[in-house]
Amino acid sequence: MEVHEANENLILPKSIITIGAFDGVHRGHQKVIRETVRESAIEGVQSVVYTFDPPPRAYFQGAHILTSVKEKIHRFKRLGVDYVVIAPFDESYTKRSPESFISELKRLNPKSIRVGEDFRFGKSRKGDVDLLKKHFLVQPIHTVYCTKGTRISSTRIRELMLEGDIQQTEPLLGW
Ligand SMILES: Cc1cc2nc3c(=O)[nH]c(=O)nc-3n(C[C@H](O)[C@H](O)[C@H](O)COP(=O)(O)O)c2cc1C
Ligand SMILES: Nc1ncnc2c1ncn2[C@@H]1O[C@H](COP(=O)(O)OP(=O)(O)OP(=O)(O)O)[C@@H](O)[C@H]1O
Repeated sequence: MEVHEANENLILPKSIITIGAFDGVHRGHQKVIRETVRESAIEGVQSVVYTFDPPPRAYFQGAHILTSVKEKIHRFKRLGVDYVVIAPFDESYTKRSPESFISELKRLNPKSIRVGEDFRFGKSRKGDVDLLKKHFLVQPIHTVYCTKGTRISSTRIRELMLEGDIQQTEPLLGW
């Protein structure tokens, strides 16, 4: 697996990409990444995880970070990912428009992009799956819920940790 910083401007001839903070690499994330890796194997192209450091919620809301970049990279590798692109999430990065981000993705020549149905990107979260679909083939991944019926999310896991309910976080994290 290769790890690149976003500002290295990696170019790939073809790829399948997934995008997100992936803090915790929980069961929802694992499904998104496994689907990306599975599809890339079928298509015979490289799989790419495009991620952010720090996670946007840590940057904007001071959220507690569940997994370090090093740990995330380790988990991506175990899931069989070919390339990881890490964008340093700082003030200038957050000001980039959705269109600027889309131009960057075009360098990776995605055959398809796999994200959750609610994925947002770009300044003030203006970009969504419908905008991505105007430029790429996007195949949204259905939401993964826990047995209690709530959507598995890094936010939910952080809340459970704050409540001291470590036992309940385990089935959501899946590791
Ligand atoms: C270029 C770019 C700019 C962004 N700017 C903002 C922003 O201004 N405000 C915000 O809350 N999130 C911003 N984000 C973060 C997204 O809302 C979102 O958290 C990110 O794309 C990761 O997706 P995920 O939260 O589903 O993992 C930006 C993301 C990108 C790629
Ligand atoms: N439960 C889930 N089911 C399916 N896809 C998911 C799930 N959780 C996250 N994803 C997708 O995984 C990618 C990374 O998501 P992200 O890092 O925002 O996770 P999150 O758990 O929603 O985080 P947070 O709670 O901090 O917003 C995005 O494409 C998102 O749509």
